[in-house]
Amino acid sequence: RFAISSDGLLQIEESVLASFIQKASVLGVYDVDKTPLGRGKYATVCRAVHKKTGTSYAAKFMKKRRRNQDQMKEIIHEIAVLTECKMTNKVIRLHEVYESPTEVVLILELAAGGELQHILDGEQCLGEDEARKAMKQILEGVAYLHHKNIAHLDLKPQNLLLSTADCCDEIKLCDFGISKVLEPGVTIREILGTADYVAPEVLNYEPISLSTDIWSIGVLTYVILSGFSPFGADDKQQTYLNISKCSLSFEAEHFKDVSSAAIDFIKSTLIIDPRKRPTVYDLLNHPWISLKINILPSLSPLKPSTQQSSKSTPISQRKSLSCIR
Ligand SMILES: Cc1cnc(Nc2ccc(CC#N)cc2)nc1Nc1cc(C2CC2)[nH]n1
Repeated sequence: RFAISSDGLLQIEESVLASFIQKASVLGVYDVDKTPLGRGKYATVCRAVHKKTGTSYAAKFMKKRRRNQDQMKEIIHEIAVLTECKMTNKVIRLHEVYESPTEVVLILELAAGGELQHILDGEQCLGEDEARKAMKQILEGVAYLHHKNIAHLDLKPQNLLLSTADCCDEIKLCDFGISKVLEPGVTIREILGTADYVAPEVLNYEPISLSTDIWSIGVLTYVILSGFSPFGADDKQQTYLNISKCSLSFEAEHFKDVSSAAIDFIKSTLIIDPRKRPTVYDLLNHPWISLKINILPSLSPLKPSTQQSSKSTPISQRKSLSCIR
């Protein structure tokens, strides 16, 4: 549907783009909160209430020019990626687009629960059941992107939003500001992403791929299960060194309640050679994620002869022992 530029950005024809953009001014249609919800690198996000319907959204204000450079290509790319992802509920939905002389405003679905990072602040981590439930949804969202050859390239707890505070029942991906469409045969190398989550190939300025997201998924899983960052250090240079050496350890005190299946899941993704990492589909089939727990086979008195096939209780329906350990 959209053309792809040589640097992996989706392009929308001017006339088609014009059909996306509302004529009115965003402030005429929405009441926008003064205090922002958060700031991306080059955007400010505020809660915005539609005046007529009272429905709440998140308004993302994006400068058309940053450091005296035109950003319309990047903004159009983000609109196009969000449009490509409108059929999945694992990605924050784009509702409308407004334009002023200096800004483009994306009216996005509001995830009232805020960032997953918020739960992790103060060294909290998720119990293993909550972590598995969260990771399964994140993998489903990333699988949707990878199926379209879109690499997110900035997967981290700040870009994972919860519909309800302190609850991992509904998690959505957001912020496609540095995502790329990776066409077969087209090589893209760009230094991007957030220090703790960035893959070795990015640091070595080698080609990036969908596997670059798999590395970040491994770091993310380590963080939400332990509350600690696997390669984190006091300064970025040391963090980068830890990443390129893949110096990885699972300290007993941080992982004492974590299953070996979960640790195997993490280890399988944190591999230096991107070609040796599993795909997102492999990860969805990993025993830790697709865990079929055989509750003790219930001996049904009605059928003394045959062992009732113990239906495994879907994770999502099992009461999690504790949302926050
Ligand atoms: C309650 C809330 C609290 N904090 C943030 N922080 C945040 C996270 C990522 C980005 C980076 C981006 N994009 C900007 C702000 N977003 C919230 N809800 C959102 C935020 C959104 C859309 C994604 C903006 N919907 N619901």
